[in-house]
Amino acid sequence: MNGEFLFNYSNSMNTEIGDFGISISDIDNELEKATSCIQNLRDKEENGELGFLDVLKDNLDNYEELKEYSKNFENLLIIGIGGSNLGLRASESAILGSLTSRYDKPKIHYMDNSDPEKTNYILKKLDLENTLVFVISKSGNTIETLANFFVVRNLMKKKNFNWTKNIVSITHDGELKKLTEKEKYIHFDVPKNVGGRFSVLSSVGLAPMACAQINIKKLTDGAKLMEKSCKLENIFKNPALMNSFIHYMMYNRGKKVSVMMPYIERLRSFGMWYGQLWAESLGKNGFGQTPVTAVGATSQHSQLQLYVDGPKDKIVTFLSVKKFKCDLEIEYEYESAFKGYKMSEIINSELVGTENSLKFHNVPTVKIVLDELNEITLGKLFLMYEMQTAISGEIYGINAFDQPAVEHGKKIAHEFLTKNRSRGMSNELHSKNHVILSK
Ligand SMILES: O=P(O)(O)OC[C@H]1O[C@](O)(CO)[C@@H](O)[C@@H]1O
Repeated sequence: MNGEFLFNYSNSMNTEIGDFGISISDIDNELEKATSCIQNLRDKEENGELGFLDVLKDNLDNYEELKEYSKNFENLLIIGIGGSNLGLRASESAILGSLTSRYDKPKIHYMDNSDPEKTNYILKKLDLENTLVFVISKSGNTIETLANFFVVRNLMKKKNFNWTKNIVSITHDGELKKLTEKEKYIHFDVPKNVGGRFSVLSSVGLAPMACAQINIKKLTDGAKLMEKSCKLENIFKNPALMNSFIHYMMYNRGKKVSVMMPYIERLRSFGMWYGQLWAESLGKNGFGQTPVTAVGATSQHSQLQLYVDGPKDKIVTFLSVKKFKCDLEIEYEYESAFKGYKMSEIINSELVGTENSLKFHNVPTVKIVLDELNEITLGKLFLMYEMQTAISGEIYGINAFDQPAVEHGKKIAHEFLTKNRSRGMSNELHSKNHVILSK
């Protein structure tokens, strides 16, 4: 079913990159710890703490009616931020961001940021009567999401149509849950034990994906196949376990930055999803590996100099495919070094070049090669990284499922907003500690 998935970690081993690489005996020394991580996660799953695995048992028929209903609309508008946005976005660009014209309808628009210009720009393009609005927030209280939604809701209310029928609310709690019940929107719950960044395979991702014509059955089938491998105690057979230990051992060797560098444009947004997962789950108690997103070959022409010859603080992950959905041959009437090659050969050779150059400069890399990028392999990728993150939480002894430090800034912003309402926000923003350079 074109779902082959190869994980290659040889360029993180000392046989390839010299002394600071990982040796087989380094891995052997971690075997006991690896086994206990898997056992701890098994206990957590039994205690209902791993909601991102529980959702794989959900009945996908729940989304059929909505999928049919959505065919009445030209547009999907997705209002949500962080985990309530990034997984869907990664899926849309991975599956639909293809070069085919298979999916002309519906058009998908995203409102995540609370930037008035961006919201206004999207609103100008949309006929709201012809738009199915997804408002997605697990907490139901996220300020950016509510702000965007209230603007949209108000505009809909002013038009003379049955506007509440255009709203799908995906939430568990808070203001949004109350409003959902009051105004009787179509509603899907977000299970309490599924955090935003782990929610792509729950209603948060699957409901809008089904409407966007993404094959959610294949996506979850891919995830289920990967789940089996990622529960194995044998580190050499479990890619999530191996990758989490490689990143842990490299962190202890000073690799404080994890670069995600797909060599396929359709996975560019996947890097953003991974960025939230890795940063928000593991950035705690002074620990944390900073995720950086790049894309090959484009970033070779902006970032690669630093990766190769800058501080030796990075581990790079490559994602690539054996088969692109289409290919183009380079025809040229004059002599040229790359005449007659296909574009896929060029991008894949560039990957070989980057990989080997990094190896030569003792920069560790790992590589995941997909047979092709489709729903099955995407589902595998999502699940592997979710498991890798959960395992890493076990390795470091931290809770990978909360984000207390993010809440702190939200509280200050809320206080600032309410305190300054009467005084005029812009005066406060431009006062005391700001220097006006020119007028
Ligand atoms: O789905 P919600 O509750 O609106 O949260 C959105 C995002 O905000 C955070 O809570 C904090 O940034 C993320 O963990 C989450 O994905």
